[in-house]
Amino acid sequence: RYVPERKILDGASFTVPAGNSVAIVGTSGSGKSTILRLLFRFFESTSGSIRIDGQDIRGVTLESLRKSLGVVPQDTVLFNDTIKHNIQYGRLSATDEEVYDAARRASIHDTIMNFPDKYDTVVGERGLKLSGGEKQRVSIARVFLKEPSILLCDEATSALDSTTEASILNSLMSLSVDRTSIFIAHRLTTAMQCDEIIVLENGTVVEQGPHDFLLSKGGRYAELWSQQNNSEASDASDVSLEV
Ligand SMILES: Nc1ncnc2c1ncn2[C@@H]1O[C@H](COP(=O)(O)OP(=O)(O)OP(=O)(O)O)[C@@H](O)[C@H]1O
Repeated sequence: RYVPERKILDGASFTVPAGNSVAIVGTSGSGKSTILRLLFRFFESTSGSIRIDGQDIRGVTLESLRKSLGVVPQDTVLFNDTIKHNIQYGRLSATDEEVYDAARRASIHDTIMNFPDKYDTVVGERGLKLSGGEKQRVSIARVFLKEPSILLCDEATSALDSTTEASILNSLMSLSVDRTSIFIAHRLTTAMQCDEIIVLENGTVVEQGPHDFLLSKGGRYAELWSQQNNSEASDASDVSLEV
């Protein structure tokens, strides 16, 4: 709880096997981001615990905890510096070649090579000169450089065109290979690619399992799935009306 009088997470308990990917889904305010904040120790839990390899995260230094975590946040923080430096921030000791390689793996290298100043392009205040999709790729490239054993991804809610979205999802999935990964998934197309999905409601895990299993169960996840598909279908019909 953030304040004593209001419970946010309530008996939520789950395990992510090493190397697996898990998606946390649920309606707005269900407590998804709170789980990430607790993992990162932005806040200490008031009860219960989080263990990595059996070790309570309160028992390790913040430095060592955060060294093992790589984060792709909803909003990437960029410095008004060159794009090269912004990627290199993932691991300051990285060589130029390593930065280019990370950028390739995040599918942003070719875009950068088309900028007039290439890797020396200054991104502007808060990355103003980059699109939303490009900023997300910068944070993916940073995590490729950092090579953490655990990946945390708070999927951006901002709308991207479907080609960019698919390509970013592709990069994220390659980032999660052989890494314990937790996705806060706003798009169920992301969730469906994970080994397991956790459905959170009012701070409690109400369903857990792989996509096909949860769909066939016909419960809360199946409901969220059909809602999202319906809203996408109606978005598409809106577009065709405008045309
Ligand atoms: N710093 C805070 N102080 C007090 N309450 C907070 C704080 N941060 C979040 N909350 C409350 O905790 C609840 C869960 O928030 P959380 O951000 O974890 O939800 P979420 O599931 O990630 O939602 P969304 O999908 O909208 O991002 C919300 O009702 C929110 O108002």
